[in-house]
Amino acid sequence: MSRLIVVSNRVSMPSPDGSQGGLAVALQAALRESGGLWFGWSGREVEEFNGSVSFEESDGVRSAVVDLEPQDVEEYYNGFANRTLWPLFHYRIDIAKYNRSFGSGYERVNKRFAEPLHVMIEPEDTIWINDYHLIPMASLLREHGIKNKIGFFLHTPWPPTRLLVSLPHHERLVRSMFGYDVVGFQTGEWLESFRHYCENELGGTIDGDYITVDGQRLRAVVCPIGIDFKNFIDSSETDLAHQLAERMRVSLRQLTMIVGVDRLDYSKGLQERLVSFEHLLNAYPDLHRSVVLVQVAPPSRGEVEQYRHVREELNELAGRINGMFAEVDWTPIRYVNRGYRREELTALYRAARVGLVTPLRDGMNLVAKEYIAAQDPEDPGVLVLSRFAGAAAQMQDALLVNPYAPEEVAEAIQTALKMPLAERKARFQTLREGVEKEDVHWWREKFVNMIEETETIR
Ligand SMILES: O=P(O)(O)OC[C@H]1O[C@H](O[C@H]2O[C@H](CO)[C@@H](O)[C@H](O)[C@H]2O)[C@H](O)[C@@H](O)[C@@H]1O
Ligand SMILES: O=c1ccn([C@@H]2O[C@H](COP(=O)(O)OP(=O)(O)O)[C@@H](O)[C@H]2O)c(=O)[nH]1
Repeated sequence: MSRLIVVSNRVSMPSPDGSQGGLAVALQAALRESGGLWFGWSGREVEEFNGSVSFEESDGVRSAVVDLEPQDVEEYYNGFANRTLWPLFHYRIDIAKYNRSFGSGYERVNKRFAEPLHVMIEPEDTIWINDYHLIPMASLLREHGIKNKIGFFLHTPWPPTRLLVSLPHHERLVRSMFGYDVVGFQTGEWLESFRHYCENELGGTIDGDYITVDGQRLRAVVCPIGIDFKNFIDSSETDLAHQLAERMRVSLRQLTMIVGVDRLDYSKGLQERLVSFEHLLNAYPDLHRSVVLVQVAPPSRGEVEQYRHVREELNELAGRINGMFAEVDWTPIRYVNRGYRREELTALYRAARVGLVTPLRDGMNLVAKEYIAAQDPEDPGVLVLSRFAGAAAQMQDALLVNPYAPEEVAEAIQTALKMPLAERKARFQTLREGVEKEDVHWWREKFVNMIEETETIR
């Protein structure tokens, strides 16, 4: 087996509160198993970039990281990645911002990564680039003479062509992807959009998995990410998990819990979710003093204004709904603005009769899979899942909802709350089999095999 070099913007450094994004959790698990090297940003800012690479080893994973300057972080991460591409890739062209400095910062940082990276690559290495922060990486490595197989996996959705064309220089960005041998997407829907763009905007031709544009060919595939199922189950057996389970048991008493766990991001549909819960309380007064929504929402990307707005709106909304329905001995929404460790999340998920996962658009959504993995097989909860999450393609036995329709979501929650044990078990069984089988190791093996077996024409 050749050495694997994984590249992503963020190299997993657990945050002080112990929480981590889904991508970091998944790649860490993949690398722990295969050895190899993880390359990316250290997460640190330095006044002047001196080109040095720091090597670290943590939890069985070797990493090589570089620092960035404040201007890099502003233009590349907060700018082009999270003000331009993230909203666009989540179909939100209404809030996508572009200015030239973002584009040039994005190119500069990609070059900064490519410089030390190309020197580390040995002829037999397989290279795996991740996500929208690093789209041009393969073409930059090719400019340095790298001939190795290179795969790219996009963790977010790929937008429909009619939205993507609103991005200045969209052609240049997508053409740069033809430096890859394999490009992977979470679902068939995103893959279809990519193929459509290549055919219609770049004059590409399609032959099976292969897309050719101006003599350059790549293989475009679907390969949905999973969770580290076994490790997740093990986390539920730790002291931390047992302690929180006990705290929840005491604090819930007779209350039935509904849980949401999301980075505080407008794509997660948090405002719509709280409004749906408000509809539920209006429609079913008998639920007053008997249900509680626990919404965990650790702040994310706080330098970007849309993220600050969504935080303000949620504070306001949670306060208004609680103010309207609360009683001296009952608060309907427990809105928590901090992150929890995975061990603790297992306890929260298991304590909840309903897992509420209602993003407006999401590449995958690993929380949906974690919720299922954490359930008690003898008395499982019910997953209410947005049809617009990538996870919906694999999790058809969840109660699928349109997150923009609060009445529909409220009805689905009510159905979940009332669902007989036999139906809960039947749905859970199928969902759990899928989550266990198509886990993060399955995902890594499948994607790396595809990179390695794909015939290159370089
Ligand atoms: O690194 P951040 O800016 O703090 O953001 C965290 C990650 O968010 C996004 O996650 C995506 O990947 C998940 C795993 O494939 C997927 O389940 C989810 O639907 C996506 O939104 C982002 O794409 C990552 O690059 C970030 O690290
Ligand atoms: O307080 C928190 C909230 C979230 N997460 C983890 O963050 C990941 C979120 O991944 P997902 O794919 O759902 O969405 P993303 O944040 O990557 O868009 C999941 O593994 C969660 O367990 C966490 O560790 N602590």
